[in-house]
Order: sequence, then structure tokens, then C-alpha cells
Amino acid sequence: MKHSAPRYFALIPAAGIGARMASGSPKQYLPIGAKPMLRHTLDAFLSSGLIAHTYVVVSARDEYIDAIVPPGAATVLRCGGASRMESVRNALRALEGELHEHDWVLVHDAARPGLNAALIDKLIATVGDHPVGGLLALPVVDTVKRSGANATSVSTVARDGLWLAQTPQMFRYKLLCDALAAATDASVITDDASAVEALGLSPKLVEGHPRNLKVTLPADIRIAEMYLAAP
Ligand SMILES: Nc1ccn([C@@H]2O[C@H](COP(=O)(O)OP(=O)(O)OP(=O)(O)O)[C@@H](O)[C@H]2O)c(=O)n1
Ligand SMILES: C[C@](O)(CO)[C@H](O)COP(=O)(O)O
Repeated sequence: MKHSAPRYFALIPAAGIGARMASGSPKQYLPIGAKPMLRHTLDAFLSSGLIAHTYVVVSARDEYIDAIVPPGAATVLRCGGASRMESVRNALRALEGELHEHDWVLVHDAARPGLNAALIDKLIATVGDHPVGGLLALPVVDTVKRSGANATSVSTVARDGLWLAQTPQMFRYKLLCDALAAATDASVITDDASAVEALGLSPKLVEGHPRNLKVTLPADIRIAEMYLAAP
């Protein structure tokens, strides 16, 4: 059977409220250098020659997005949910009929503005036609402690084989839909790969980069600015 060329689509969950940032507005719109965080993230996909189209999922009440996305640069889906998992699931449902079951979907946090075309292209090239899919991640380099009562360290977790998941996390459209349809607990399914793992499948780990950090706490803003200031 003739296989058509693979198609790659980006899906950016941007419907969070940034509670841990405590900035008074959704953190994905905070300035990082000269641009809002989400614009950096969007521009990374626009600069990759491999992404056919980008979708941004925001809350139905979002008041900022229209000033961020240039006309035609991406499609805004106003179907954000109460959790990242629900936002991604709602967006995938909204794309039914638009994406084909074998299309690749790269789900990437709006809160990771340090992504660049090189990392996107590395993920796509390394995953190739892997039967499951894959994600950017970083091997753990610090010693990992498990805490007990009163913030005490009760044990050390062997770090061999431990990775910190980043995004994009890329899966074929139907597999990701099926995985998220089966997912129930947003406190356990905190990334797309965990929903796929819950089906008994093993996505490929592809080494990412510290520049692709998730901007979560106020101190992360300066780190992101440092990486985004470099050429
Ligand atoms: N209901 C939600 C929650 C999160 N996200 C998105 O998922 C990504 C990663 O989530 P996180 O860093 O936790 O963002 P927030 O949920 O906004 O942060 P917090 O948990 O501090 O509120 C972000 O781009 C965020 O906008 C989303 O689309 N829908
Ligand atoms: C998807 C993710 O960025 C992978 O590390 C992470 O799980 C998001 O967690 P958050 O609590 O929604 O920020």
C-alpha cells in the first residue's frame, strides 16, 4: 500500500491560569524579552519547515489570544478544560474530521517558550515512524530524594533511568485520542505520554535541552529570558 508523506501538526495547550506564577494574569501571556511567552512558543513551530499547521487551545473566556496570533498563523480553539489533560482532549475532539488518524500531533506547552526548530526537527527525525511516538526529555542529573513528614528526606531514589519529561510529545492522532479518551485522573495523567503508557505502550525518549524548561515559577522567567536572548 502506498504510504503518503507523514503530516505533522502542533497543538499548544494554553488554557492554564498560571497559579504558581502568581502574576495576576495567565503566565503564557507574560513578556519574555520583547514578546509574550506564547508568541515565542508559536514562533518556534512557525520556524520549523516540518509543521503543517499549528493549533492553540485556550479557555473560552480568553481575552488575550487574538492580539498574539497573527492572522492565519495558527488556529485558535476556544475549548480549554479544567486540566491540561482535558484541554488537550477537548482540542483533539475539535479536530475530528480535520486530522487523519495517522497524522502526527506534537503537543507542546505554551509555557515552554525556549523550544526551537532544531529541537522540533530532532524529535521528529528521531521518532521517525516509531509505532508509538515519543517525547523530549532530560536525564536526571541531580540526586533525587523522597520526602517524609516535616520536609525530611526519608530515602534516595536511584536516578538511573529517570528522565524529566519535556514537550513536544508526539503521537499519531488516533492513538492520542484513544489514550486520552481512556484517561480518567488528571492528577496522574499529567502529560500526554502517561496516557499512552497507561495503554501499555512505551513512547521513545529523545534528549531535549535545558532551554526548553517549563516556565512555572517567577524565577523561571529570567532563565527563559537568558536562553531566548541568545541567538
Ligand atoms: N487547564 C489547563 C491547564 C494547563 N494548560 C496548559 O498546560 C501547560 C502546562 O501547564 P502548567 O505549566 O501547569 O500551566 P498552568 O496550569 O497555567 O500553571 P499552574 O499549574 O501554576 O496554574 C501550560 O501551557 C498551560 O497553559 C492548559 O492548556 N489547560
Ligand atoms: C507536560 C509536562 O510539561 C511534562 O513535564 C508537565 O507534566 C506539565 O505539568 P503541569 O503541572 O501541567 O505544568
